[in-house]
Amino acid sequence: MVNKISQADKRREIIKTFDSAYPVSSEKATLAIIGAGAWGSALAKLAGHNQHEIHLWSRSLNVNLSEILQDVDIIVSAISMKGVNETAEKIKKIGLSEKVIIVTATKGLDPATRRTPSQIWETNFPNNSVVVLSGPNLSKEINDKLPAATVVASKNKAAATTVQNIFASGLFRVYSSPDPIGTELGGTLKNVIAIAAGVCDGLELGTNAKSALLTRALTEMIRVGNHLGGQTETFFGLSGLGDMLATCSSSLSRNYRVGYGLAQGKSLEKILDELQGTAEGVNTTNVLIDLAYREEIRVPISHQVFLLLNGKITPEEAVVALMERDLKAEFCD
Ligand SMILES: NC(=O)C1=CN([C@@H]2O[C@H](COP(=O)(O)OP(=O)(O)OC[C@H]3O[C@@H](n4cnc5c(N)ncnc54)[C@H](O)[C@@H]3O)[C@@H](O)[C@H]2O)C=CC1
Ligand SMILES: O=C(CO)COP(=O)(O)O
Repeated sequence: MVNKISQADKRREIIKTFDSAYPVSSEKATLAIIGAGAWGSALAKLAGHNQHEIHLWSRSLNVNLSEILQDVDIIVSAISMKGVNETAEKIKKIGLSEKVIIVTATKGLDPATRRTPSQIWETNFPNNSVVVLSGPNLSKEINDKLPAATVVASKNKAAATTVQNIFASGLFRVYSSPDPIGTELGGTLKNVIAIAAGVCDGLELGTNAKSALLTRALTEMIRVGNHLGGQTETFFGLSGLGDMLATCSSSLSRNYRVGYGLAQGKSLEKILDELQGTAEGVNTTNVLIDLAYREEIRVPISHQVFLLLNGKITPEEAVVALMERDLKAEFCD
């Protein structure tokens, strides 16, 4: 009898291989992971896989923050945007050695100041190295031990290399970059586009429409990113195009599910109620449109997402508005 290997068996074999994947570096560090939601927990697993000492902290865990910060080498912040300011200030009050590297994995923009998370950490800790970690990293797939890649970016090359070695394994391939702001904005801006992609799929507009949407969205992300200091090539990398492809094509993405739900006629309130975890794209859209208005940056797709999220238009009207814009050259300023 032919011994048939099922797809499920094959998948289990692959997962076993990655599960025993080696850490890239034998150096061990002590990490405080701040935020024990979906992403913080997945990052704790990745660092735990490489046998680092991990202290997980969140508002709801009964853990003393100042105690765990005593002897850490690295802080990894994986809290939602709405908690970043408050948490950075809390840690500032506790006090932090200048040797500690701060890694930020949040994808969002602060409504009050329109700053990125890394800018908030840098303002509070001007003498510490800040590293942005961002890429196509849906936490459910990471938890399922499927292979993934990410980017760590910092103005301080040595700090980026340290963080690269801490997280890298055969399970998680980590690239470094000298462009923290571009890396961070790729992950942040694509959340707005993931909402639009969810609408596109929810309305069953087809493959041509989705391809046009994502390609034009990348141009829009680069326009905003360049304006805010990010480098164009970063947006063609894992943290830009890579994360856009992941989030805009997977129902694992909360932002995609927001758009999909809106296309099905659900209210935003109901969608967010049903959604487990944070869909940062909702807040990011509002902050981005405020920023784009003040600084005169053209963001036609994000603008339609803004109108839709704020109940000013229907999903169908958003599509018509995008299709009926003035004709122009594909590449212009
Ligand atoms: N889940 C994912 O696949 C990925 C998420 N991210 C980003 O990571 C961030 C967190 O996402 P998730 O873990 O998925 O969200 P989540 O909703 O599962 O967890 C959010 C965490 O932030 C904490 N938090 C919220 N407000 C706070 C406050 N005021 N003070 C202190 N802590 C507060 C919560 O207690 C919780 O630990 C978001 O910016 C998200 O865009 C990035 C990559 C992947
Ligand atoms: O950023 C993510 C994957 O890289 C997670 O996307 P969502 O926040 O839309 O779930």
